[in-house]
Amino acid sequence: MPQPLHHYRRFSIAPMLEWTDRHYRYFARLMSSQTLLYTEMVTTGAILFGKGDYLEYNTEEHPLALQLGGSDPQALAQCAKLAAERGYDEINLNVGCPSDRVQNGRFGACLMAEPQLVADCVKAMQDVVDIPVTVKTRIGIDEQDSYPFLTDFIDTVSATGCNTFIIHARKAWLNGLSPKENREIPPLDYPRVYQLKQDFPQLNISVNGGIKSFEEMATHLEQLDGVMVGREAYQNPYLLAEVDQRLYGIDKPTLTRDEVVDLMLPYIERHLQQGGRLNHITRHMTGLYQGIAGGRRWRRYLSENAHKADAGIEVVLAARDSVSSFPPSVG
Ligand SMILES: Cc1cc2nc3c(=O)[nH]c(=O)nc-3n(C[C@H](O)[C@H](O)[C@H](O)COP(=O)(O)O)c2cc1C
Repeated sequence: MPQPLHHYRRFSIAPMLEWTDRHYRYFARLMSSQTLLYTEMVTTGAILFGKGDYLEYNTEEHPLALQLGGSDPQALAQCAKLAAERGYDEINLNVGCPSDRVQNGRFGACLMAEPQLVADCVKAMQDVVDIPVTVKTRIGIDEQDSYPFLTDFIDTVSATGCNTFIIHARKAWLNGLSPKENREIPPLDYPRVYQLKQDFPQLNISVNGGIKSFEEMATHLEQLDGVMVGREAYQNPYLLAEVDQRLYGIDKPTLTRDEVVDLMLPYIERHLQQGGRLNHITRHMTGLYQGIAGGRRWRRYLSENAHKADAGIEVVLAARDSVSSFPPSVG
């Protein structure tokens, strides 16, 4: 990682459960060397008491942040220490996820109502690691959606020395909306995030929520330090092939979609040799040809064939061939 971590915050990919696993992150990293990647949220319970290795990643993924879910300062500190020892570049605390499961465990967005507890959690982690501890949050929860509510939260948490916040620019309704609805229904309020940066100019602030195009990113970056993109980076991953050039000013050729597939093949082969299933990886690649003629054939071929027990890289190559096969499909 030749630059300080803040350099890479200009563009980050949001933590997304089931989506931003290590296979997706490897795939994303092939297209962009600069993007800051986030893991899926991992709970302290999973790390401390779970059976698998929840901190596993590929070394190619750096710079890489681990997102933790939890609200017990000691458990979070223990996990942060383990993660730092494993080489993660940042620990991020989830104060934005509204799911019921998460509320019962008292973490995620409901913690916005307890800024001192969040500060205690951040402090406990900072005390045991040298890497940055950051917070991803919303602009409010339920009826607590005033600007002073948000600034009180930021004031209290930043008093620990935490200087990096990622703000999903909509509030969360903790009851009544599903997590999916909570990513769509509460309106986006970007000016509120801009205001926050003006009032806390010393903090590094990234905005998240609903960002799709480079034009939108450029507008946000006029006011803020970074943009975090979630669904668009997953559903239309080829956008990542231009991030280094357009957002970091790096002069390099843009990979073609076919080249991205080529670069994935050795990784896929390794995974298969280790007994892994093809679709564990290809499920993250189905959006690669989105928006071009034949893109649907790629998606369909993979979803019909990659789950089969003996599916190998020939499936990926055939799916790629189908993109350019004739007669041209409508898309
Ligand atoms: C499938 C999925 C899983 C998500 N999981 C997490 C998570 O683990 N932690 C988190 O902080 N946010 C999670 N989110 C929310 C995203 O990080 C992001 O805040 C949200 O999708 C808004 O950004 P976008 O409009 O660019 O997608 C998830 C979103 C999706 C679509």
